[in-house]
Amino acid sequence: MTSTYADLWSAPVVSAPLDATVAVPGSKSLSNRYLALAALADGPSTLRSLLVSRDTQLMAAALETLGVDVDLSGDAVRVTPARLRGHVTIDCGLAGTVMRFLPAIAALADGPVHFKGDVEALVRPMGPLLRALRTLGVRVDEEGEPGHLPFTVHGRGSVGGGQVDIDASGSSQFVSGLLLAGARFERGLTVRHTGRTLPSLPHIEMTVAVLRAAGVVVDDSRPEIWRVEPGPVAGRDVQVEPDLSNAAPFLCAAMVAGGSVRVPGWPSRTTQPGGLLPGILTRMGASVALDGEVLTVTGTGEVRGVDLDLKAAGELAPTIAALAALADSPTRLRGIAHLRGHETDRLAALAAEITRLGGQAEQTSDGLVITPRPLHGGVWRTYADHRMATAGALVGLRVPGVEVEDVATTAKTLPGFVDLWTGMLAASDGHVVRDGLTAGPTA
Ligand SMILES: O=C(O)C1=C[C@@H](OP(=O)(O)O)[C@@H](O)[C@H](O)C1
Ligand SMILES: C=C(OP(=O)(O)O)C(=O)O
Repeated sequence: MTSTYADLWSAPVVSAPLDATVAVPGSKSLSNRYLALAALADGPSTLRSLLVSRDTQLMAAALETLGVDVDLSGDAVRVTPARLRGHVTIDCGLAGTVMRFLPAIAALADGPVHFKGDVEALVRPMGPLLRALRTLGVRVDEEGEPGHLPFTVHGRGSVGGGQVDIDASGSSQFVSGLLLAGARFERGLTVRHTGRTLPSLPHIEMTVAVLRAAGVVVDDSRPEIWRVEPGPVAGRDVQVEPDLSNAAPFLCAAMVAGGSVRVPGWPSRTTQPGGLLPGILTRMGASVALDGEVLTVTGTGEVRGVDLDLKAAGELAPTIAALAALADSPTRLRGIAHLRGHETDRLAALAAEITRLGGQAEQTSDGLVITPRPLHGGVWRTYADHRMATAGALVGLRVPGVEVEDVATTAKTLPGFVDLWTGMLAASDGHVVRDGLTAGPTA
């Protein structure tokens, strides 16, 4: 990828309390579910406010490669399904949603589908999903380290389906990826989780909700067992919620700088794990108010440490860890051992970068203990991880001289990050900051 910024980005330091409204683009997780499911539907779909970022562009490109028409030219994205073709290669980049959601769909194609990805993607766990597909009678050839990209799924036009056990303790996306395709299997699909822990349950609930909204019958009444009945998937016209996890660094900025940050379009009910943010940030010292669809976080500059199980919302961990490094008491984050298989080993990365700036952060078996210390400037490495970059920006708000490496990696889910961030700092008069443009007073 080309970078629009120098390899080191000087994170701006905040000089006054914030007063900004930041409109964040659509949810990555919802966008890539809607895209994948639209490809399996019995008619066209219209997807409004779909996120346009590297992860969604990879998903759209992969579906087009499989023969689906994805028209990104209008205000809304139009997806027209087609018979899925094989003898193609899918580039997963570093997108978990592409590498985990598309193999079961590729099994419905009429020929082999080769999956490849970024060098960082080659260590992300895939084994349980590939084994589950084999249990369902799908041939999968592994071409690299067993249980990892690259591999080839040999589509045969149909999958019998039935029942499969899977250990999803490494990623909830294994379950989601099977369920998304399940209605198109001849006998549907029952998935049973067999591992000791199950991360990111809200993301599985999101999959179930998206399937049901498309007319698919799903039974999730038994813990850690999901049954998808065979049947048609309806083409739909949907509005994508804003990405609440991408809202997190902006909301946390109000806690670090003092003042208020508002995010419009906040849903009153959501399956996004970012829906847990109001509770988490309140515990860490923020005042949080939801007024209509505008979430406002107000801070004083003082942040409280917490003891927090983030199993349900692991993708919030880098942001919360950065906030914790600026707190006035220690923080313990638990339940996130699976973050070792994210874009990078996030537990190691966070511990290394906080320590590099003079902080104290230790890895535990399933998380981090962060003890606030006075921090100094320096390079904040990002390891191709968009959330490491936004975490570095948050630390840099308070600590002069933080240089975030490869901030362009934020393009994975939020290409406009730098403009939104600097816009938030500039817009202390209550203007909306959208994709870097100050769009006028909101009141
Ligand atoms: O299904 C999804 O859209 C996601 C599920 C989660 O994955 P894990 O369960 O692997 O953490 C989350 O961290 C990721 O950002 C998105
Ligand atoms: C873990 C994440 O991404 P992915 O969808 O690639 O797993 C994330 O966005 O924090």
